[in-house]
Amino acid sequence: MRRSAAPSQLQGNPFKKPKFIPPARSNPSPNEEITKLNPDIKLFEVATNKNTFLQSQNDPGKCSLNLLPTEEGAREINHRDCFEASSMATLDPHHPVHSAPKEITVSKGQEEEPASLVKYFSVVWCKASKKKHKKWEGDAILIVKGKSFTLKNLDGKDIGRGIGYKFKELEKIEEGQTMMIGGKEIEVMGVISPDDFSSGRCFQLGGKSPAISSFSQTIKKCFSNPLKSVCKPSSKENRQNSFQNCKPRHDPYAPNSLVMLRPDDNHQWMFNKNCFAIVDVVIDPHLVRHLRPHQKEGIIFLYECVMGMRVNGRCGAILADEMGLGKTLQCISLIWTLQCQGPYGGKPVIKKTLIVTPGSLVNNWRKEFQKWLGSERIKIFTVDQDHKIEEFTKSSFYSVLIISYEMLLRSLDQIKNIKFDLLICDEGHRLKNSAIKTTTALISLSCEKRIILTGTPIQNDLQEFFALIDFVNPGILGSLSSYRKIYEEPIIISRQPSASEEEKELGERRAAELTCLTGLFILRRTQEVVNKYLPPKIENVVFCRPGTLQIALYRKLLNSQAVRFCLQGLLENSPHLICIGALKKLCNHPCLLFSSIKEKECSSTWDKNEERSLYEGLINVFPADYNPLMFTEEESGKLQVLSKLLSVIHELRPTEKVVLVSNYTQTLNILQEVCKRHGYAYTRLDGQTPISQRQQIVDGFNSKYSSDFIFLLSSKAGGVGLNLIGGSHLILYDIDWNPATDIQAMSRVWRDGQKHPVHIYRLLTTGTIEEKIYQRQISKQGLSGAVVDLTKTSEHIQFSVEELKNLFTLHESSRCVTHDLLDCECTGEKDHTGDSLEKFSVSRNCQLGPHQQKSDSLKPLSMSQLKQWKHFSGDHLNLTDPFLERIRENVSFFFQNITNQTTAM
Ligand SMILES: Nc1ncnc2c1ncn2[C@@H]1O[C@H](COP(=O)(O)OP(=O)(O)OP(=O)(O)O)[C@@H](O)[C@H]1O
Ligand SMILES: [Mg+2]
Repeated sequence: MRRSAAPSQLQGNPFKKPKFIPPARSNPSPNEEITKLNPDIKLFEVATNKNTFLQSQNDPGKCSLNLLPTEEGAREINHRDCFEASSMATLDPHHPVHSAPKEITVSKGQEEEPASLVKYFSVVWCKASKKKHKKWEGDAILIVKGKSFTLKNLDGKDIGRGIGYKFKELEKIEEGQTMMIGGKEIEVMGVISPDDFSSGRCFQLGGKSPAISSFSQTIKKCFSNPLKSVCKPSSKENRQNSFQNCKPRHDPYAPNSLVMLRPDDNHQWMFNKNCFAIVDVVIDPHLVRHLRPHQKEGIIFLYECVMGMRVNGRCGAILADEMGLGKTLQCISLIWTLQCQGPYGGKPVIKKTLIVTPGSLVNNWRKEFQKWLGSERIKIFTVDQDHKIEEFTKSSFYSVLIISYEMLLRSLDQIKNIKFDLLICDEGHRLKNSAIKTTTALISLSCEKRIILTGTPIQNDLQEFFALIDFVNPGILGSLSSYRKIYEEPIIISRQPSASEEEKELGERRAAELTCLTGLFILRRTQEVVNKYLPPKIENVVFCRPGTLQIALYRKLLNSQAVRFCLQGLLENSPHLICIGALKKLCNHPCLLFSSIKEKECSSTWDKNEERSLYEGLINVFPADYNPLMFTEEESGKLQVLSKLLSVIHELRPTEKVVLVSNYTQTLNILQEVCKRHGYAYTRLDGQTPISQRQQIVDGFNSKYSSDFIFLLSSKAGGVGLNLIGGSHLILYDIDWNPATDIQAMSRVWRDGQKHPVHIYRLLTTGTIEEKIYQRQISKQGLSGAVVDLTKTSEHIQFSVEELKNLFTLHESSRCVTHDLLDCECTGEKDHTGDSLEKFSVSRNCQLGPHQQKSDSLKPLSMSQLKQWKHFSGDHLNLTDPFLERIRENVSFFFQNITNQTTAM
């Protein structure tokens, strides 16, 4: 029988051989190695490994698949392999004797079945036939449980099942045996440990996953070529020789120098065919002196990823640090290093880099390059209306091209003709959908060193997770269909309440394995790493009393036919969204509602429109001579609070500035009008602001010479990635269903470079839909699923009639419905902080499970956390905060939390 057809037969089935778990990185870190040479020198501060991925890579038991064996490791395997293989052949009395296949007979039920015994085998299979020369059709996993068996292919799909087999025969299955089972002929290649099955590793080792296949190839290479061609420059003697030949660009022995890991023997074997001397790659000290410890760690990580030192033959990375941690600086340091240096003979690793970023950040990237490297060291080309890509193509002067995603699509053909060695996708979360044009365009670029930068957690949705992983390291998780079978399905099943213990265990193991596999090239640090460099942050949730006109209109809206029909489930076409929209407008200001009604009345579809049943009679609630242009602050509770807040900030902190955020252009118009009325200088950035002007507006505001007091920002239009550190007060005027939008906006000011304590005010109208949206943000319902995602809007939210009833209720007598829901015993008369957190379970928003749980400041606040905040009613007598003191008259309740508290406020 020919056996060469099955993939495992082509590469050697690891399960047939004694299993080898390659030692994880045994390569000494340059730190260790160089410190050994001179123990007095502390070269760089590698941060203590707080990251699970860093821990896992040091623990071969945790993740054993991804790294190349070192020379010693390889030798050890070779030796052990030969020894064990030969001992098996000669000494093992159970060593299989090949015999003709026999069909296992179906039992008649007379044998006892021990239910708990499950065995796993790696097998090759083919359809049953009488032909002499058979060809194995594929690898498979045979799972035998009592009298039944399942045969799964390496994509995790069931390809055979049987029940009622003679237990004794199934029990006797052993390596080398061939047999007929469920109409298929199989040969048992080896036994799989339950651990390898539950982790999913056996599917990869079968030979399908490219990551692993290249791994096994490497092992084979190591066996057949015991590193003959590898130069040995990492020995002390050789290193000294190589230094004579080729010196590192910066002194690796200088104090505080940041030195990259030297390539190990396998890396050299693969990438240093010419046997160049090994040269230390040292980060430019000019940059190092600015770097925070987490940034140094990040640069080491990025370097190792793109050099293919972490995962064999894979050069992708995802840097998912929370917002504001300086992902830009880490990338700039990497580009500058790779462009000037390399470990082999000092030869630069890259020539050209492509940075793709949202349009509003193109100039920010240019500025950051200039800020950290000046304008002489590196030549940057940014594509815009005046600077066409042809200029970059024609000139060899520039090494970095910065382009927006939109422009990339337009100039894809030209870009494809340029050889880029490094691709960086900023705010790369948008590539989570592999079907969209941007993703397919970027995938089509041949560059294999790919980095995704994102501030958003990426494990919330397992399919999106796959898309991002597959973009940076194509094929590493196999095909989408096998990924689904092996990881996604078991993980999702295990999270369902009905999951059996077995399913739960399997799901957890698969999740752990997936984390381990991908954790080698994903790095995420939370805001906490920079908190200590930042000034205090005082966050306030302010519940504003609605104005009289607002209450009257709110009641009328809730009594409208449209709302009643919604609650009876009688209307089609999601009219609840129109009702919600009207209530939200009313909360911002009644004049917005007035304008909407007038506009709709004039439209030709008014008669057929559902809005008619919502707005009917509403206009009569407004004063007869109501003019929306002459709106007053008293008509809106929030606007009154805002106006007082601006005035007290202006008075008490005349040199500080305010970022004022709304999600609606019309609301921004009102806020702009308020600025004008009070004579506050302002600047504005919304969806209509041309991309070319955005950075200029941001720079103007951040400049200490600017006279602007207020930055009006539409968070959805331009919030992502902006640095607005010129402002130290941020007011969120309205609330979005998606907590991510609000969190994004809030992160604009409390970030590196901020000099003043930061005050954040979230304004909510008491008892209204705004409180309900807030509650949804912080409740389990809001937290579950992938909420921290800017693409999720209210249209994606499904409401039950019960939920709609709750949404469409006005709580007129409560000072704070949210506080009522917290089950807190205080009456709001005094400062109060709630019970300990343990009483409440904090929701998980990561599909990969609890081992992924880290404190994540991007996670929306939970109810239990909110209860921990200081809270008090507006009537509370001794308010120590002078800003809150000024607005208390219009406020029914406050929640306040201070991070990094010092004495100064
Ligand atoms: N080591 C540092 N020292 C001082 N300022 C720094 C340092 N690192 C970064 N910054 C500044 O911090 C700000 C935030 O950095 P950056 O824009 O790179 O954050 P980010 O991680 O990309 O965040 P986002 O996810 O919001 O885009 C920038 O103004 C940057 O210049
Ligand atoms: Mg950024």
